[in-house]
Amino acid sequence: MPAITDVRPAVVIDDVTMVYTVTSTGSDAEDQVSGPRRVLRKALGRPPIVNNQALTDVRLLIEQGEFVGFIGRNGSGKSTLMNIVAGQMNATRGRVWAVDRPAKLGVNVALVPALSGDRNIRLGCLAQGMNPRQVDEVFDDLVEIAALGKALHWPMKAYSSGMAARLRFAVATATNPHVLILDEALSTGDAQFQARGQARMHEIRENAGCVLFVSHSMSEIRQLCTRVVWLDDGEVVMDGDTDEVVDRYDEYMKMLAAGNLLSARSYRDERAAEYQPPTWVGAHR
Ligand SMILES: Nc1ncnc2c1ncn2[C@@H]1O[C@H](COP(=O)(O)OP(=O)(O)OP(=O)(O)O)[C@@H](O)[C@H]1O
Repeated sequence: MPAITDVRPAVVIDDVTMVYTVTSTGSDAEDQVSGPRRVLRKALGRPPIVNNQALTDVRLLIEQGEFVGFIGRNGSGKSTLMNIVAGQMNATRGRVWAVDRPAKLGVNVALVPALSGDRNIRLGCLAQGMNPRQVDEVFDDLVEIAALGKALHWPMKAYSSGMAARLRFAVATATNPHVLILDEALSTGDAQFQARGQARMHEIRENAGCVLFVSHSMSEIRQLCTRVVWLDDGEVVMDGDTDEVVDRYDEYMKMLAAGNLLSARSYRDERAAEYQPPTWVGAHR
């Protein structure tokens, strides 16, 4: 493992743990609220509040120029981690540092449904701190990335979900963000958009940025990512070479699909036992 002084960190995820609290109507649910509040909730017939641990001590170092894929079953914690890195929610424990404010598709800029695509491109760029001259410089490129044809001049509310996704993608990448987070971002687009989107993401990475990319499409992950993190049950199971991690994950998913739950569990646990998190002086843990 390289020492932190040898690398150019873009994002440091320092032992992030996330515990959600949810109300549960399960008959065996034990209220995890304590003291008078618990008594009061019971008296009022309120359902128990239970903890749901979505991430456990996730520690990752992502360098500039990396294109990191995040894979894992439904509910493994991928979106929670992306939301924490994007600053959309606070971790229960642990910290995240990033060289620049991460841009998460669809979050940093609120587009206006009543406005046309071209107006939204301008507005979205201004909202991200660009000045009108900078917007003019990138406008044509963004129109090309969004590839909306005549719909560019229609109100956004008339767009299909794929068309809206293209527009959001174009606007989110306008500022050449240093840290770009894409959570299932290409999945609603067609093949043409996926190709343009992929080319744009490569450009961002080449400009010393990094991309954090969540997808259930293993072909997309294999095609795009320089490194892959496999999350399961909120923990990192593997982190490394794309093909190696995806091969192991595929194997695991095949075992689950075949109903070999015990073999799948021990296969996953063996991988997790082999995994070594990065270390640095002053780590949170
Ligand atoms: N707002 C929330 N409140 C309570 N629990 C939540 C909330 N959001 C997510 N969770 C829980 O956190 C865990 C991780 O969910 P998350 O959405 O991060 O997984 P994911 O890997 O992105 O899943 P998917 O592949 O289905 O998108 C799950 O157990 C989920 O139920």
